[in-house]
Amino acid sequence: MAKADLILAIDQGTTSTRAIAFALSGEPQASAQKELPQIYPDDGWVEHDPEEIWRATVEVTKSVLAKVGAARVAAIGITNQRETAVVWDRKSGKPVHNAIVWQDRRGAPLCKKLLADGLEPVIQRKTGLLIDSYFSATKIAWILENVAGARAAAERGELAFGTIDTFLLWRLTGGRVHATDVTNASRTMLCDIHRLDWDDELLRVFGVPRSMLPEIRENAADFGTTDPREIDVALPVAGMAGDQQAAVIGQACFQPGMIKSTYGTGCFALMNTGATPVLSKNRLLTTVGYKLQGETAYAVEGSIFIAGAAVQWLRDGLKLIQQAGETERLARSVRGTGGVYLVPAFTGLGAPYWDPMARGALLGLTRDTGIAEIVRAALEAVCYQTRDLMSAMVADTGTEVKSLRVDGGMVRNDWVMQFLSDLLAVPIGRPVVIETTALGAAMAAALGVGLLPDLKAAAANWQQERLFNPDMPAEERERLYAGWQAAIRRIRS
Ligand SMILES: Nc1ncnc2c1ncn2[C@@H]1O[C@H](COP(=O)(O)OP(=O)(O)O)[C@@H](O)[C@H]1O
Ligand SMILES: O=P(O)(O)OC[C@H](O)CO
Repeated sequence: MAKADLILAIDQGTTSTRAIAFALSGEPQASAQKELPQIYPDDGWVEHDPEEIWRATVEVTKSVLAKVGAARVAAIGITNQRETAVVWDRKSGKPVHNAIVWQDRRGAPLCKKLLADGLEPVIQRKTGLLIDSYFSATKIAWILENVAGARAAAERGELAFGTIDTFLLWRLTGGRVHATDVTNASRTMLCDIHRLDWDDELLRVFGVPRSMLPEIRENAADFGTTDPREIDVALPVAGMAGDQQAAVIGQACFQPGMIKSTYGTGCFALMNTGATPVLSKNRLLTTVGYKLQGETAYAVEGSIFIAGAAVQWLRDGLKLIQQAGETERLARSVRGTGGVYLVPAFTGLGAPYWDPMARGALLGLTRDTGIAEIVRAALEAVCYQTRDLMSAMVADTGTEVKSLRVDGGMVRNDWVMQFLSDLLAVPIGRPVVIETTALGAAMAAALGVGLLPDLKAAAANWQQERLFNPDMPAEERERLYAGWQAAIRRIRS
């Protein structure tokens, strides 16, 4: 029989569902991917069909198992879009409503009320989060209030809640395991991140019965075994983490002060702050980075809603380009934007501004402004926003940023990487594997089944593909950034 030397990671993201089989060295061996349709039922509402997510997960998982041979797979790791909420009937396993996605703003009126009631300090102290409809709690509350019979069924203990990790685990194990991990739990706004347990006061505030909630486990743990009726094979699920925290693991940011920044549709930067949570004074989030082998590491996180999505807008909205990759040549074709700034606040501004009413703007246009300048301004905006986050992180932690490890689809763009390094005045390390989210889930699962002995062994797998070093005079850097700050002031609501 073949040796079980691979780990299969399921990466259920906002726009796609992927499965990737990794060798213990961290090298991807096979993968499969399926796009996920987005459902927009109303202004500011975003949903996913949980059955569609499930079908896609089964399809990509089976496809990768067939490619590598199921006997070679030792364990499964799950990573997922965070905060997105699913509520289902425990008996039938059927969701009572579509999944309400992290981007969905329907919880905003409840958030407004909680803010008016002065609850932000206690919520921030317990959960590390700021009151915003981004997190799961208001989404669960909405389902219980608006789906006929849901509240009563929940009170009778008949309904279960889960973020996508939990929903997939429930289905994969044939309804036997209802569990989540510390990182996903930390994004619900119901979890006390100091005790790593659900908090009764918050459950009362949001009207969520404790019986709905999954058990919280470490990132590398026994999450049960898959039911062969679901994916044709019984395999241990041994790792689980929300996608941004999985990237922290995949980037081996195991030391305090280390930062990873992921550039996909949005951008999420996390700095490891070690065993003690640092409560932000600069409107960053405090979150669980990971809990592995009994050790908890906390992180401060900055979330930018639009990064690669600005490039998609250039392509699909403005039709200035045909492919994302063209932006690199266009940005290089001009010496600068000529004072043009694009602020892509299409759905408001995320960290550190948290201004949901702000909207985007293209500023500083002249007769010389052409497509290249606008494209370059869109790429620069991602870097300026990263600098906003880094400044807030330094102010919160007192830790100087020494370097940044990057991943996500946008980091293929060498021009962006160089500009980022220039603007932050720090080296930017791009790893060989830029699918670090899936890699992190695989590493957690490998630790979970003992194929990797410890974090040191996991960290040894991280390999740098290229280092971008700063190469811009300080005066130019500060002049460009001051222009960005002025642009931000112009668009604040
Ligand atoms: N060469 C490139 N230059 C700039 N942006 C890019 C490039 N390649 C991909 N992107 C952007 O990266 C994003 C895709 O990254 P990915 O990590 O797959 O996103 P997600 O997981 O959020 O769906 C898209 O928004 C795309 O526009
Ligand atoms: O699915 P992604 O990669 O866009 O990530 C979504 C984040 O987890 C939301 O917090």
